[in-house]
Amino acid sequence: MASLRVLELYSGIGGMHQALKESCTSAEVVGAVDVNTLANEVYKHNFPGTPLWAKTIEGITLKEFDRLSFDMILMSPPCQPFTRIGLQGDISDPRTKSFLYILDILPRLQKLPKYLLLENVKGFESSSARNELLRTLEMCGFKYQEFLLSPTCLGIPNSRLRYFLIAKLHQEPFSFQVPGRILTGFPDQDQEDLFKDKVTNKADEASCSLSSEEKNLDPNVGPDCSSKKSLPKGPFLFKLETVEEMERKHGQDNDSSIQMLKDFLEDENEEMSQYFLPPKSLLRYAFLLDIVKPTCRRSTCFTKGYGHYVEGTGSVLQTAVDVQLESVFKHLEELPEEEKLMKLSTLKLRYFTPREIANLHGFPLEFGFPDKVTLKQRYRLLGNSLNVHVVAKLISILLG
Ligand SMILES: C[S@@+](CC[C@H](N)C(=O)[O-])C[C@H]1O[C@@H](n2cnc3c(N)ncnc32)[C@H](O)[C@@H]1O
Repeated sequence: MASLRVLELYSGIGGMHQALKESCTSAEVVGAVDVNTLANEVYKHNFPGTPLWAKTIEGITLKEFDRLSFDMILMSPPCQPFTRIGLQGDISDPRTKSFLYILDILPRLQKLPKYLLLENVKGFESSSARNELLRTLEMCGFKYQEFLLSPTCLGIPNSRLRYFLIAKLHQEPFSFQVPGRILTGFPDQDQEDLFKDKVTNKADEASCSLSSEEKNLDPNVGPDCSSKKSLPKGPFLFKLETVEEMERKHGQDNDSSIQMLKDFLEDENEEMSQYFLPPKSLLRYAFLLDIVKPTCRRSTCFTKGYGHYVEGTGSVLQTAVDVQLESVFKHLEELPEEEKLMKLSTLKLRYFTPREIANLHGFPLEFGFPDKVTLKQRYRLLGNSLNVHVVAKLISILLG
């Protein structure tokens, strides 16, 4: 097969490009487009041979798109208009303009692409933008399937529930295609369950090992980056956690189909001191932290505010593994500040490093950042990116 010509829109640091590489598809990214200067520098650092258009998508003309003569579009449009924590501007949000522009351009291209893959946050599936996308795809003759997937489906100890759509032009439907349904597992995972699910239409708990947290699609407690952190109901055990939450975490940590976090961690060394939580954060946010140990098989979604904002932006790592979390938090709130801090410090809590987050997101070791990109910027760019392994698998399924 001739090499596919791929257009990567909203390319960021190149998560889609990395996934394409991982899928071992014979393909070439003939154009990547993003307006973010810093993201573009990281992209160039890692994919120096790819033509990168540092401009807005809506600034690219139909003629210019036609000249690229691409066979495939990979794209992650901005998610803020669809996040449940945002104002949900949907198609009235100015940030959706470029996406609507793509939908307008698509049917007018000289040659339609054969394949399309889109990634977005959970919430996109109930937006008008998604309805517009489906309408355009149907009008152009695409067959498509939608998914809600998290890296936990692939045994990766990180929750990052995302909406995906794969589409192909003028071909037989996908063998696993379920009209009107969003799949919550990969097609090769537990087909029986998928089928049962299809027949009974018992929503959202299909095949793969989504954590129970992820199966719970209540908008306030979902694990995706867009979720609002609401206080749990019921009596707290310690650390504002209920029996139910503790049991859920325990269950996740005992699920041997998921790898342990330690497989994704860097060796502890002197440089790690910069990642330790400062006293102010410890005192202020200790009760809201999601604390994990290297032997845990879970972590919450790392968002762009990680390392900067504490609440709900991603798990932190307890490096003093022998210290009992329960004993540290017992009666903690009754102690004077100094003692409180002393007790909390025994846990040796630190942020995951950008490299560790990149590992959890499936970026290979050779993927890097130019030296001048600060720590805060690295967290921000990684928080905006995607899980490479999940997308690589979807590309293989799409082309399979
Ligand atoms: C969700 S991030 C995509 C991240 C990317 N997949 C990655 O792996 O890093 C969305 C990206 O869209 C870019 N963007 C937003 N609006 C844009 C527009 N109108 N034209 C071009 N790029 C845009 C942002 O700069 C951001 O990098």
